[in-house]
Amino acid sequence: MPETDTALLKARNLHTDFIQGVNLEIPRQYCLGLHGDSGSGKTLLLRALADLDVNQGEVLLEGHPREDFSGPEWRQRVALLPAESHWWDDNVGVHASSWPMPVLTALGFHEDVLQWQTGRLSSGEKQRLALARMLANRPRVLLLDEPTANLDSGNTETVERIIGDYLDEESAAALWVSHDPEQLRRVAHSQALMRQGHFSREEA
Ligand SMILES: Nc1ncnc2c1ncn2[C@@H]1O[C@H](COP(=O)(O)OP(=O)(O)OP(=O)(O)O)[C@@H](O)[C@H]1O
Repeated sequence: MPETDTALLKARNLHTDFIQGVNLEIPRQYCLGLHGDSGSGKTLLLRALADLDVNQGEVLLEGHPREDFSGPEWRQRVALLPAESHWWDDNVGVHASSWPMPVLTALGFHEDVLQWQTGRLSSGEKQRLALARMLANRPRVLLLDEPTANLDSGNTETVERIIGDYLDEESAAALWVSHDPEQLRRVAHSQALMRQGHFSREEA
């Protein structure tokens, strides 16, 4: 993809102990798929972009360097959906100040889910609720680490649709990690590969 100033997210020579000099850009309304063997560094790349691990290099959001943002501000805009979501309170509802009810409904929940105890959540319920919680913050960039790994095919289809609609409606961007080539063909505009910490774009 040609370099443009319209990229929503841009990284230059992003590196960590494991990740090797990653250059990438993702435009608005665009999903970049990311695949690669287990242990190749996909999660570590997402964590570096979210500034959750020690890393070096330049990362810009809509032309603004991440140093212009506090850590929480950056992660609200460049949001990571981890493979295993973290729930720090017994009550589901307290994990967001304003849950997007249409998203919860589309994901198959009724309003009473906000009164549920987190201890009762199945892995698939956690994964869907973590998506709703992330979208509640209206992020500009979604860093998605196997967002449907725990879901049946019906819920997988729903999640793919919700994320696609979100990218279109909010002019947002996504980096979507998946081990399922069929899924990446469905959701991603183009793909990239991680191999032993090295990132490379593939032809669209
Ligand atoms: N906190 C850590 N400390 C040391 N090594 C780590 C840490 N986190 C990850 N690693 C190692 O870095 C490498 C890349 O891990 P990463 O989780 O990014 O892989 P991945 O591509 O996401 O794999 P998978 O597809 O299995 O989720 C692995 O060898 C892993 O063991």
